[in-house]
Amino acid sequence: MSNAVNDSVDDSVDDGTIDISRRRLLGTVGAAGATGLLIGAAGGAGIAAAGDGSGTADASALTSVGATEVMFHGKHQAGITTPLQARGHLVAFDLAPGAGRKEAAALLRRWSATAKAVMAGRPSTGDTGIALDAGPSSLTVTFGFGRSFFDRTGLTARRPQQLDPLPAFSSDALDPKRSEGDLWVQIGADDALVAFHALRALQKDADGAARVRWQMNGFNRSAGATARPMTARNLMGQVDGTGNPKPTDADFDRRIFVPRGGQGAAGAQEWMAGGSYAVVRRIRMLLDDWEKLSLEKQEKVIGRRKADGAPLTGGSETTPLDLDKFGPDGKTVIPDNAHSRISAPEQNGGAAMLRRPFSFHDGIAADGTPDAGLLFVCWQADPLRGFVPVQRKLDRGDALSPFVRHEASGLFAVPGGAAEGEYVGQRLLES
Ligand SMILES: C=CC1=C(C)c2cc3[nH]c(cc4nc(cc5[nH]c(cc1n2)c(C)c5CCC(=O)O)C(CCC(=O)O)=C4C)c(C)c3C=C
Ligand SMILES: [Fe+2]
Repeated sequence: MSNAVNDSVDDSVDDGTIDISRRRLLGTVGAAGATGLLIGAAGGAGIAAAGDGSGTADASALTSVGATEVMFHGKHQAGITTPLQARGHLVAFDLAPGAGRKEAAALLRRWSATAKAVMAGRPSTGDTGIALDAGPSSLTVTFGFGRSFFDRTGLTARRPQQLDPLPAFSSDALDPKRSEGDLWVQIGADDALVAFHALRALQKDADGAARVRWQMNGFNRSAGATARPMTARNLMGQVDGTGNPKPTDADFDRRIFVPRGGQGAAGAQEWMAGGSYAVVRRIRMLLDDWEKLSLEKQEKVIGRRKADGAPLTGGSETTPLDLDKFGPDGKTVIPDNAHSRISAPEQNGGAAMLRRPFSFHDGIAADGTPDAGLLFVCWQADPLRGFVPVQRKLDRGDALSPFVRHEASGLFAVPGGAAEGEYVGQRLLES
């Protein structure tokens, strides 16, 4: 059994598969719920078992997790609007000394062939056998170019202005060795062995052409862990992803993907049409401090209830925030420095981004506290109209700031999806 999911919703016909992919988009539906919906629409019987709250997973539900396949080819690369997966690897590579445009093109060609094979559940060249027995498991592989790539390959003139360095923020504590990089690969899958298998295959492909600069490993909730589809939770216990732009929003594409032709923004490049910009931040959570706060104070930091993500001004998770509501104490119910208020698009001239993070936990740090937090990945057509204005504002007075630390950062140009017979980045590297 194979459930095909195509990320290129724009070009698609209105068949069941595409309808599923639209409803399965991240943000309101985490990995667990996503699978239930997919089975429900495509396979029928599985949904009852996955969603009856009994906690008993039947064989069809388990099989469907492995069987879900995300298409490699499409208008956009996979892994941007794909529902959150349970396991993720973020890896940056630097080109090897002496490697230039020719070697980079050959590498992207190899990487694309490997990504296409493993995303379909097929073996890669020189396969290691790690993913034997497993299906595609919603595996996605997404490739991006960092600012330094363009100088290394003689392509400086083709570098989009959107890759200009992010401004420094006062709360940054960035480690340059774990930041940026010539190339970036995001791997996500609902099975840890499938994700690791893809990682090994891509690392082997890179041999001689590029070296790993940094690697970060993350996770989200596993498919089937919750009784019904739910927005993800982060390691602070908050429902995280509610305010994400929805693909059904009229301006979703304009906000998230670079348009074809007449791109408006200065310095934009045609080879980026259908692409997006990824801002990656390793954000450590100061969990010992956070967990000392009362529930009431934690909720005021975000402006939403912890249990269900509903705004403090009432309603359910999807009820809009009432930013003008005052309490009996004469103060706004959603505090002026609440994270949800400060990051809301209406407070930032409409600036919006699609947040698609993984949690991380790398053990206990030297100071004895958990080295855990959020591998924050957000997607936008232009970082200057997404991440930058919002982070500027958060940097000036977010109630969450005392409980988080930005430790690494990367900005990557992620080109559009490859057409059949093409490799990712070909329009940059061969024209
Ligand atoms: C610059 C962008 C953002 C960073 C960095 C960031 C870090 C961060 N956020 C949470 C937890 C939550 N964020 C929530 C909402 C939210 N956050 C951002 C942006 C950044 N967050 C935006 C644009 C929004 C949506 C605002 C809106 O449209 O209303 C929420 C509330 C639920 C939700 O909407 O997702 C939580 C919870 C953490 C823990 C964190 C760093 C570790
Ligand atoms: Fe946030």
